[in-house]
Amino acid sequence: MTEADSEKVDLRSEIPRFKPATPPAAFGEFVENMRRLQDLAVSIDAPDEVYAAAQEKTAELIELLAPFEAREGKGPANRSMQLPGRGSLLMPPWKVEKFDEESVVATGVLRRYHLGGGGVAHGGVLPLIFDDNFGMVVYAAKRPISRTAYLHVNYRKVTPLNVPLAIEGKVDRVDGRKTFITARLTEEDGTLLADGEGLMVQLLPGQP
Ligand SMILES: CCCCCCCCCCCCCCCC(=O)SCCNC(=O)CCNC(=O)[C@H](O)C(C)(C)COP(=O)(O)OP(=O)(O)OC[C@H]1O[C@@H](n2cnc3c(N)ncnc32)[C@H](O)[C@@H]1OP(=O)(O)O
Repeated sequence: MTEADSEKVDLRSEIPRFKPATPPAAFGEFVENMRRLQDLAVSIDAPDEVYAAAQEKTAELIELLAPFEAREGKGPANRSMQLPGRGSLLMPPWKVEKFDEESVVATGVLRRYHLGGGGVAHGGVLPLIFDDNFGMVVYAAKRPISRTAYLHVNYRKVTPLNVPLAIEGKVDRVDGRKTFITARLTEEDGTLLADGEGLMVQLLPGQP
């Protein structure tokens, strides 16, 4: 493998080596534009010539960006703690409001991209939010690097789009390598939408 190759995509986990990034100035707005594009891609009803024009522009964008594809942990996406969703398009654009040993709180809205059906959030988006919170709780509580062994979500009410939401997660108990975490997803007025419990298991040396 050449030195250039080592900068390319590498699917090995970066969790044990998580290093926050300071993103280039234009990165945050670029990510927000990409989020807007995601919202539009799942919601527009346009004539064929509009899709054809959009296809040409997206092909240009791909040509611009593809030469800079880098391995995990190198680019600013997913590591920019100051940006919504850490600058990762996979994550809903939520901001971390509290990150300490007591709990981790993140707030934000779900948007059109996260629609399931009937005007409310897709149920699959919620475990993503809980899992990410659990991962941060493990870090914030200074527990060893761990992976999710199980994750249980109770859907108490449908989760609305474009409404301020908050998730708060905390360590419930510790048993050797096991960290049990609980979290609650609420609306601004405290209305409970979902609660969850997860088991994070400390990785042993050599475990990916
Ligand atoms: C400034 C800094 C900011 C930092 C800011 C950080 C930001 C960064 C945020 C990142 C946020 C993303 C966080 C995502 C975290 C994932 O989502 S990780 C991806 C999803 N998870 C996976 O892929 C895990 C796949 N599974 C595995 O790798 C392995 O099964 C595990 C979980 C490591 C456990 O395997 P193992 O080491 O062989 O464990 P094993 O010896 O079988 O079990 C250990 C104990 O756990 C129990 N256990 C294991 N699995 C289970 C289960 N499913 N149910 C019940 N008990 C279980 C066992 O019974 C055993 O209990 P004891 O006998 O000790 O009492």
